[in-house]
Amino acid sequence: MYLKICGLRTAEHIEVALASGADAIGFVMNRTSSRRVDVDQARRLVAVVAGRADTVLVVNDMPADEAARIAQQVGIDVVQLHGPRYDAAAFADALAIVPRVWRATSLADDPDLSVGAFGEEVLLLDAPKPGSGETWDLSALVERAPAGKWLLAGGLNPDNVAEAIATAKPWGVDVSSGVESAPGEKDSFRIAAFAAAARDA
Ligand SMILES: O=C(O)c1ccccc1N[C@@H]1O[C@H](COP(=O)(O)O)[C@@H](O)[C@H]1O
Repeated sequence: MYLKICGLRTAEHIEVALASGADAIGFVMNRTSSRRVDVDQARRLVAVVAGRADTVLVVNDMPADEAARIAQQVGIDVVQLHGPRYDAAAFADALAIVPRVWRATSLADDPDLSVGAFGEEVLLLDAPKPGSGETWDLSALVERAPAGKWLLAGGLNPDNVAEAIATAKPWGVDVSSGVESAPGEKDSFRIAAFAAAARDA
């Protein structure tokens, strides 16, 4: 089970996530997010990860080529383009600059669940409100889960991740709100508990 912990803003929490077995560390640059980091913070945090996991730049409100250029400058491995504003042309723009782009969408926004439809390496299925911690109905995935590399996200937490994995059978999981004590405040114990629950599922 591939594990992404998203919205990290401190070296301490990155170390906890890595020690817990995280495969990817996400940095959010969405302007309105409580987890937002700027370019300089992202550069410092990427240095903390130091190649021990994939680093992912999450954006939903900046042009795809701008996000890709930032990722390139900062040394982030993956650009996660989040939401319906990013069409096939936007993915092509990003892929012209960086080799690894992930497509994050929701069932409400985008019924195309084929991984790679826009050239993405990984498809991420999220709740309609990204980063909100709100759960969504996974039962639709029982019949039509994507094949291949896809991540389940949206409202996951240490208490529900095992059941979510059993229902949706994703390639990996992604969490942000569910490992926080308050919006934007990561919690080391919840990170470790989430990782253990996902691993044991
Ligand atoms: O975390 C955010 O603030 C955010 C903002 C804009 C787009 C995506 C965002 N986060 C993504 O949301 C899911 C996690 O959601 P949850 O908080 O666990 O319910 C994950 O894909 C993040 O990359």
